[in-house]
Amino acid sequence: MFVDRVQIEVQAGRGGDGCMSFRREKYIPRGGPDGGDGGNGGSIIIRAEDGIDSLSALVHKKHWKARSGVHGSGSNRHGANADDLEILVPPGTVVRDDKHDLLLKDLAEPGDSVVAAHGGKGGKGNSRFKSSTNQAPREFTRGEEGEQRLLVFELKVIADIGLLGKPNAGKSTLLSRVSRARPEIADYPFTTKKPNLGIVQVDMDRSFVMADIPGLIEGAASGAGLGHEFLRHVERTRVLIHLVEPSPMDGTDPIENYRAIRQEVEQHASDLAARPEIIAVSKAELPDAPAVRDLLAEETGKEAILFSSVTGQNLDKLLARAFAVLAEERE
Ligand SMILES: Nc1nc2c(ncn2[C@@H]2O[C@H](COP(=O)(O)OP(=O)(O)OP(=O)(O)O)[C@@H](O)[C@H]2O)c(=O)[nH]1
Ligand SMILES: [Mg+2]
Repeated sequence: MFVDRVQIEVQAGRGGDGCMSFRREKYIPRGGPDGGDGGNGGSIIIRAEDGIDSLSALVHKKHWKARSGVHGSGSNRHGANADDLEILVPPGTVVRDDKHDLLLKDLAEPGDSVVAAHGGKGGKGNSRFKSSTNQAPREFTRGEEGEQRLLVFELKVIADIGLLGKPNAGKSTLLSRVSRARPEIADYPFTTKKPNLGIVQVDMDRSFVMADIPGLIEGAASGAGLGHEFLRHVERTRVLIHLVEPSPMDGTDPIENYRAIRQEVEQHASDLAARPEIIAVSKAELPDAPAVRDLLAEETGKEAILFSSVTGQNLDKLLARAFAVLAEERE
């Protein structure tokens, strides 16, 4: 199961209480104050670690609680601080506070971490309240509560090549044709709801990871059709292949469709629009396909590659181009 969004509740540890105590010494009738401070509660830390590749381990544990600090005690003994609790996630995980819709951190690289909930501070023992006017304070403070948060982890797919396009453009079919991935394929829109990854072997020593991403529609950048969710996967790809279907079943114009998707990409995130894009017209054996290719080339000033996942036409060319652009990007 590919899990890319998980919600959990975290509770940092409470601080230990300060202690109220007096030293029992014969020659000081009431003794001196000697209550120690409490230890700090453990914090909750989220850390990205290499080798962890999905959030599925978190699906079964929804509540995480760090330990409390130890209470202070007599003879000025400081209570021990509790250990922090670490939750490990894959690199590429975005951590948000769900209640306040707040971005805590984008843990893009292995080793990146964030304190998601701070442990409570330990309380003060009564020895801290001693003053010139009060030599035997009975005052002390309790440990603070640890922070509590509702977190959402979202994993962005990391792939070399991302397939971009309207629903039904033929993205999943392409991925299944050039890799061993077996995404669902059907002649209706929004067949793909989760990204699928496949390894494409161009030849003996050239390969890359391709991501089939759910289809985008107009308004995606403002959330339509789960647009935010889908666009966030595209963000983590280095090169885009923009698939344009030559004769959409819904009667829409292919060039308009191309423009609409570009517009969504541009509205979503500034650097996404600057990502290299290979323009490809799918379903090459359909009668309108060559004309659509020419119109797209005219529209964009770039070559549009006409290919078919059914007949295999120009698949080699598309993959070779993808690899070449990728190699340039990697430099
Ligand atoms: N004639 C022809 N049909 C194709 C080709 N590639 C895909 N199709 C058909 O187009 C339809 C949609 O294909 P998918 O691969 O599911 O399209 P998608 O872009 O993944 O669609 P969503 O997941 O809904 O976004 C299916 O009926 C495919 O069989 C092609 O090269 N030629
Ligand atoms: Mg699909």
